[in-house]
Amino acid sequence: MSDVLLEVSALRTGYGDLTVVRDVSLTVRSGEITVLLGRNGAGKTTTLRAITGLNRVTGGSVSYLGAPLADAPHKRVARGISYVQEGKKVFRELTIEQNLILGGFSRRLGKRGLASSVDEIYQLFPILGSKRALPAASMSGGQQQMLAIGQALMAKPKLLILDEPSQGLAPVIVKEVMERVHELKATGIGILLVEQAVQESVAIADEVAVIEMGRTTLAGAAADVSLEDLQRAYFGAVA
Ligand SMILES: Nc1ncnc2c1ncn2[C@@H]1O[C@H](COP(=O)(O)OP(=O)(O)OP(=O)(O)O)[C@@H](O)[C@H]1O
Repeated sequence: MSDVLLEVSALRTGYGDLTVVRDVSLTVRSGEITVLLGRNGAGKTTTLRAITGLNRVTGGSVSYLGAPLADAPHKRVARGISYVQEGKKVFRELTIEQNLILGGFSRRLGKRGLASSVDEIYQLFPILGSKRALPAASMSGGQQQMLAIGQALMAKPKLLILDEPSQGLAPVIVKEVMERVHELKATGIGILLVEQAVQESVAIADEVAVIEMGRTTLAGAAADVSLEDLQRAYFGAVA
């Protein structure tokens, strides 16, 4: 089994005095995808915000590479945690290539290093290479989502966190985005994917976690999770 990158255990977090996540546990391993599912308002984004340091952990633990995470958010990026937030917008007036270069900013690369990193992204997402000189606004929603992911990959993450990359996309495009995310496994990074597209995301997952009202109601290997298990975790007991 691959190395554990991220271990969230009995996490408690929220906004100020308001606790919205009470008991969430999940694991992400290198070269694997963990999908975090749950209904609207279940606490998925809040969980991601605690992992990335945007919300305070008030109970439980978040460990990365075997040690508790305590760095400021920007230092977590430097340590290999990249986060593509929900509804993440790219810089629409800038070209695709300019958007990618901005994503590499935290690595302080020289011109050559930047160029070779950008080329790596073009190999992963050829559509971005073929449109490199065009403004990001000229691309479709699915392509802009791939650009947002490409931008995050420019920071050379070990752990890539994606919050609902399929949001607002047509079903056929959702499938394509999921295929591209699946292909990223081959690079060896671990991916934590929050999704509403249950079937499409579970199809590419190694691990699945479901949260309901701030608590994990199901966690385990995707291969062992049935549709009935998912329904039970989402909605309580099924008839
Ligand atoms: N800034 C905030 N201040 C106070 N409460 C918040 C804030 N952001 C979210 N919440 C509340 O926290 C709870 C969990 O929200 P969260 O965004 O984590 O859910 P989610 O599972 O990601 O849902 P969605 O799929 O709709 O994005 C909700 O009840 C929400 O209203």
